[in-house]
Amino acid sequence: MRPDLCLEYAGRRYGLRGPWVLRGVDLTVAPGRLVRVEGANGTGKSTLLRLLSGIDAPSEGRITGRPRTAYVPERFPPALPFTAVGYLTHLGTVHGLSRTAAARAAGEWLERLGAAAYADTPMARLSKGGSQKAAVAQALLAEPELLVLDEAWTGLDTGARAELERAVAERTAAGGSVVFVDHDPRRLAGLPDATYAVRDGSLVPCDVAGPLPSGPHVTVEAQGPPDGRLPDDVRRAVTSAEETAPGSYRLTVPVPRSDALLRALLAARPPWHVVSVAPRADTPGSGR
Ligand SMILES: Nc1ncnc2c1ncn2[C@@H]1O[C@H](COP(=O)(O)OP(=O)(O)OP(=O)(O)O)[C@@H](O)[C@H]1O
Repeated sequence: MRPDLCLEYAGRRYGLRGPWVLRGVDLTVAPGRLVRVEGANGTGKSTLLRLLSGIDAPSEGRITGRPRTAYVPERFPPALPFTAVGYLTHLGTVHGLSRTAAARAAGEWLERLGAAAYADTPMARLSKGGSQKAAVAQALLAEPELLVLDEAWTGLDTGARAELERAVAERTAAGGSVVFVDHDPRRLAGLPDATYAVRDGSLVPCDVAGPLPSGPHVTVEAQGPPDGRLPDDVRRAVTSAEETAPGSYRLTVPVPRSDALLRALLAARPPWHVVSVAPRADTPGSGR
């Protein structure tokens, strides 16, 4: 079976001394999963999708389990020296289809997206919407194991938007994974298996099921690298995190989550040192 695609402590900055756009991002995308990524403008959503799609590499951390991937970028280069069908056929062969199969798939996707009429139009002369349909078709025609969509619905007409939603459902039903960013919060509403927000360089889950457990808590003192950020899965598990010195944190976690927290600290790259674990002062029976 195809392995999960995993980002492990992935970080990206542009230029050797540029600010970190993303840092310490841990993310697993399993086959068949639909994942939504949200975030304000400029927070790093496209940066994350470029890492997921494999067209960019992390500045630190690593990515494992690369599936056969197709990507609809936020900005599609329109001035390509092909007709729409010629371009798609060429891309299909790049994705491993025979020329005949690629031409057939190109025609089918142009038809489905309502673009058959401009199959023979040079790419450079396509309208913005027509160009976006070509961008979507190139990603769908070889039935990728991972489909990465960066604002792919933008510029499409109503029919093509619905067709892309259907295509997403078809991919996940066939065991493919889909990761998408879209500015419309209603896009595929209720369908994603997971939703994350990019915030302050981290990836934060938006759909943690239910409130944090109440009841007894423990306090964990942990020490990471001096410029270390708390790993995302640690941030996810805790009720509060207080930085007491550079790289030193006092973490409060409900008892049922404490094992997961300790595992996450020890599995972090580089690993964090667990200095102490104690019942929280106000936890009954703590004697403090
Ligand atoms: N190739 C690049 N070179 C330098 N800086 C870049 C590059 N690509 C992105 N950035 C910077 O990284 C930050 C995140 O950009 P990114 O496009 O990933 O954000 P985004 O959340 O997708 O934004 P938007 O919602 O506006 O599309 C921005 O500050 C941007 O200027």
